[in-house]
Amino acid sequence: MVKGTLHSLRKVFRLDLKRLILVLATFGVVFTSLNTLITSYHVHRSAFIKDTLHANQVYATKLAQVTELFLQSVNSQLHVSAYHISVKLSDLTEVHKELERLLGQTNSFDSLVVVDTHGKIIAVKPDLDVLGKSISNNQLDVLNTQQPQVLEPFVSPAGNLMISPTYPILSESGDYLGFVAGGIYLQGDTILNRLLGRHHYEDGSYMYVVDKKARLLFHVNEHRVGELVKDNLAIERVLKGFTGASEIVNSAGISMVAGYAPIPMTGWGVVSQRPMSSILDELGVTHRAVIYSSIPATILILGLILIAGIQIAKPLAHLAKQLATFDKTSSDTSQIKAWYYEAANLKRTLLQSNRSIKKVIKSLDNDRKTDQLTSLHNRLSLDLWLKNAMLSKAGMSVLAIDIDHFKSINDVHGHRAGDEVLKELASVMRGNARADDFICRVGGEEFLVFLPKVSLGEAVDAAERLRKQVLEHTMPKGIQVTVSIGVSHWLNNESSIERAIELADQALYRAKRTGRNKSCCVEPV
Ligand SMILES: Nc1nc2c(ncn2[C@@H]2O[C@H](COP(=O)(O)OP(=O)(O)OP(=O)(O)O)[C@@H](O)[C@H]2O)c(=O)[nH]1
Repeated sequence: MVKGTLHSLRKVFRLDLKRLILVLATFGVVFTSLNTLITSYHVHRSAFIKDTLHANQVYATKLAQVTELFLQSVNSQLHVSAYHISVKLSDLTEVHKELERLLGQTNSFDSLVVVDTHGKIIAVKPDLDVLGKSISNNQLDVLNTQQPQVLEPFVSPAGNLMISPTYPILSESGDYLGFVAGGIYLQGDTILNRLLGRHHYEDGSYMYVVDKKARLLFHVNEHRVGELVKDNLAIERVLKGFTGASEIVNSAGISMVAGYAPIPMTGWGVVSQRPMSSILDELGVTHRAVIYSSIPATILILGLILIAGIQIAKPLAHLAKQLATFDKTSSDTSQIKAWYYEAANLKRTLLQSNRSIKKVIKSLDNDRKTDQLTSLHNRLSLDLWLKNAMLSKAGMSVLAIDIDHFKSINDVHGHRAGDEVLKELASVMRGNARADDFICRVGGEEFLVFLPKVSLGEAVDAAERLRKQVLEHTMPKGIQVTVSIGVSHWLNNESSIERAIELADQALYRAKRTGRNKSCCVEPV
C-alpha cells in the first residue's frame, strides 16, 4: 500500500517541463517580489528615519531661535522698565504704575516684582501676597552678579512653578539699586505654552525645553515640567551646546528619533522628537500600499510567464510523446507547431531520424525474411506468407525443387561455384515465375515454389517448363545442372498446407528415385 501511495505521489509530482516552468516561474516571481519588497522596506525605513531626523533638527533649531527671540524681547522690555523704575524708585506708587504698564502692554509676563539690594520685594504686580517678603536664598546670587539673567525654575510663594528673567536697576550714576523680575509661569495657559505648544502633532511628535541642569521647562505633558531628566543622549548633547539629530532611547525606555538645538543665551536646550514606533507605523502603511499596488503586476507577470512556459513546453511535450510512439504516429509529428528555433530543430531531427530508423528497420526486416545467397524468401518469410495465404479461400499448387547431384558440383567445381549455381538457378526461377508466385529457399539446394490459384495440371506444366529451362540453361563456369520437382496441390479446405508440402516432398523423392531430372505429382489434398 505504501509502495502504491508512493507511486501515485511520484505520478502527481512528476517534474515535467510544464511543472518545472510553473515551479521556477512562481519561485522566481515570488522571490523577486519579496526581495524587492524587503529591499524597498529597508530603503524606505532609512529614508523615513533620515527625513525625520532632519525635520526634528530643523524644528528644534527653529524653536530654539523662537525661544531665544522671546527671551531677548523679554530682556528688552525689562531693560526699559528698569530704566523707568530707577528714576522713580523713591515713589513706590510710580513704581507700581510702571509695573502695571508693562504688565498691561505685553503678555510676556504673568507677574512682575521689584527687588531691592537686600533681596526684599518692594513692588509687585498683580497684587500678590509677596510684598515685603525676601527672595529665597538660592536666588540671592542675582544681587551679587548684578547682571541680567533668568532665575532657575522655582515655586513662587503663590504656589506657581515659574522662571523669572531679571534686569538690574542702576541709578544715573551707575549704582546698583536692585532688579526688576518678570515671572513666567511654566504650567497652565502660559506664554511658553502658546509659543511652543503648537508643535505637537498627531503622529506622536512633540518637543520639550530643558534648562542647563536638564530640568524640564516646557513639556507636552505639563505634569513633567520641573522634572530633572537623566540618561537622555539628546539632552546630554544639547546641554553641551551641540545642534544635531540622532536615534535615542528616552528616559522611559522608548526609541525616539530626536533633533536638538541649544539656546545660547540661557544655556537651555530644545529637543524635538518622534517615537520610532510611529515612524514604523507610517512606514507600514506606505509599504502595505506598495504591496497592494504591486499585486496585479506580479500576477500579470506570473501569468505571462506561465503562458509563455506552457507554449514553450507544448511542442517539446508533443515531440517527446511522438518519440515514444514514433512508429505509429510519425505522420502526426509534422502537425506539431514547433514555433521556436530549438523546437523546430528538434522536430526536423525527429522527422529525419524517424525516416532513417524506419528505413533501417524495413531493411533489417527484409534481411530477416530473405535468403542472403539467392535473395529469395527464407523460411521465416514463408511462414508469414502462408499465414496470409491460408486466409484467402483460394487453393494453390506447391513445387518442391531439388538440384540433382549438387554435391558432385561442389566437389568438382568448388563450393563457391556451387553458390553461383544456386544464385543462377534462383534467377531462372524468378524469370519463370508470375507476380503472385512465392519462391523460397528452404535448404541447401532445396526450394519450394507456391503457385496461388493454379491447378495441379497447370502446376505440372509449370514444373516441366522450369525443369526444361534449367536443363537448357548454362550455369556459371559452363556447369550444367538438372532439377527434380515434386508437385502437389492444396485445395485450401480442412487439410493443412503442411500436408501439401509433405506430399510435394514425397513426389520429389519419387522423381529422384526414378531417375532425377523429372517432375512427379500427387493427387490434390
Ligand atoms: N555450394 C553450396 N553447397 C551447398 C549449400 N548448401 C548445401 N550444399 C551442399 O549441397 C549438397 C547436397 O548433397 P546431397 O544432399 O547429398 O544431395 P545431392 O548431391 O544433390 O544428391 P541428390 O539430391 O540425391 O541428387 C551437399 O554437399 C551440401 O554441402 C550452399 O549454400 N552452397
